[in-house]
Amino acid sequence: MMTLELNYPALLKQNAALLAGSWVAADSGEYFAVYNPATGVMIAQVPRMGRVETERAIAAAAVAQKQWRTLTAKDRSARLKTWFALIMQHQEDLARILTAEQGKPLAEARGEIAYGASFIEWFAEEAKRVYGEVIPAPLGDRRLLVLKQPIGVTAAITPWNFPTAMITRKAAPALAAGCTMIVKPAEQTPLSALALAVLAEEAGIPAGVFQVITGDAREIGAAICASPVVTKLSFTGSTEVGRILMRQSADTIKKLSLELGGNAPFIVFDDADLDAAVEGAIASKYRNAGQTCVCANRLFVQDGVFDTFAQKLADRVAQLQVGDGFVDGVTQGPLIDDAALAKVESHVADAIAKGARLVSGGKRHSLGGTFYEPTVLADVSPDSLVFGEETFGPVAPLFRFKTDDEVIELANRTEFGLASYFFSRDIGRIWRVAEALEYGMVGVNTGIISNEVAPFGGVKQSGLGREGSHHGIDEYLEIKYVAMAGL
Ligand SMILES: NC(=O)C1=CN([C@@H]2O[C@H](COP(=O)(O)OP(=O)(O)OC[C@H]3O[C@@H](n4cnc5c(N)ncnc54)[C@H](OP(=O)(O)O)[C@@H]3O)[C@@H](O)[C@H]2O)C=CC1
Ligand SMILES: O=C(O)CCCC(=O)O
Repeated sequence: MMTLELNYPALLKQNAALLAGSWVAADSGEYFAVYNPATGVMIAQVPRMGRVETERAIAAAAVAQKQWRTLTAKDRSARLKTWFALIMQHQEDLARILTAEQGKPLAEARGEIAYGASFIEWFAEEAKRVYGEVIPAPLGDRRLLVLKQPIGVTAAITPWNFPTAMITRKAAPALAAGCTMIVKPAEQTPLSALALAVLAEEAGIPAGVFQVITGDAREIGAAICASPVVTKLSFTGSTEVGRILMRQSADTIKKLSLELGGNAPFIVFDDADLDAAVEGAIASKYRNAGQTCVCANRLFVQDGVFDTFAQKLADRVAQLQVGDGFVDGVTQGPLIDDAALAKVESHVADAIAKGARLVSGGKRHSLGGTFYEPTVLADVSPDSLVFGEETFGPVAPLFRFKTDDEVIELANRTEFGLASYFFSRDIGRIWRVAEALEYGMVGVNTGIISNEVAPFGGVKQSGLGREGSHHGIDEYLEIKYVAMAGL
């Protein structure tokens, strides 16, 4: 069992989840263990809950929402601001919990806590700006109004790659709008979610407004989807599970936000600043060991600069430090589990079998476990698995291209449409390419695009809806049109 040194040990919740304002075990008394992916050592146990507990949480959320929605926006905003302040006060402990269960380097974990908290601060401010409309009426005795009201009881199902930020990005707009939310975190990373719940309680967020349920994903997901009381579900994770949840939500016509897989193109044109492009590629590709849905998945490099870029990238990749995220100087942690490792290995083997050249890495790291060497592959064929599927690992496959039209066609040749990136210094090309890419987000001369003030989301089969920005709160609001006559 791992001993996690914390300044505030109460943040590490063991054996209990937060339902209806009480920290409780599963009805069955069953638990499951959470492990440190860097060492395989157990950190804690959490309850294995299922359908019955989910139904209880939904009932509590419905009761709580009746009160929560009647608070003034200013009051909800104040409590969210307190939650934000508590998260930042405990940033170091929260980062340590995050690194322990997820594996990312501690510096990245600290960054995720600040990033996650920023959504709470932002939506605390937006809570006060949910404006309606008065529409000029077509008849003189009419007054036409638009009200925006909270959608009601909402739920979130979240992944392991951002155990904190993917929760706050959903819960903050929900609570700001006057909704309640039940969160089901990934089984690998429930401890960060439970720590957020501890601080939500301390911030004065009432019982039933923010609940965290741990346990059986299928049972909990099915109970959420089947419930007519839950009017909105927000999910971040694989496209495959997104499809299941969308199907299961059909019977109750639930409003959905889906943030699913990506297959990000990262294009380096021959007029690019190559050093900036290399730094962008490092940030986008190797962040979180390549385990983000916005990671560059396919790097397209123009013929004239291909070999120089490949060499510069390999030199920079050689500086990455692989290891336990708690060790100073480490920049790449382990992959989340054996299945993730197997996927990375299969993508690399397939690319090489189809003619790719190994520039660096290409195998498991000597540290063992699920550590994998940061890898660069050159002259990868578009027939390779890496072209069609996200690798979710530290592998940069470089594809050679000649013309703008060719690379735009290659970049758009996927059912996904989340993030995309390109590097160029030609203003005409920048506009043309930014407009031609079929993606929800485009980074121009940068590998990092995420922040709380911008709308994050995808087109095509990468999902539905937007998170963050002033658009993010609309996902949790219903529009009500009021027509007044006889005035
Ligand atoms: N868009 C993104 O940010 C992410 C994309 N992915 C992609 O998905 C691949 C697989 O990762 P994986 O962790 O399996 O992602 P999943 O989509 O399986 O997991 C995401 C969340 O969905 C839950 N879940 C899984 N199955 C169901 C279900 N039938 N009903 C309701 N909830 C469910 C999981 O719970 P539990 O953990 O308890 O099973 C978890 O909370 C990755 O390799 C990557 O390509 C993964 C994570 C994030
Ligand atoms: O991988 C994801 O699910 C997206 C989170 C990363 C980000 O917000 O940049």
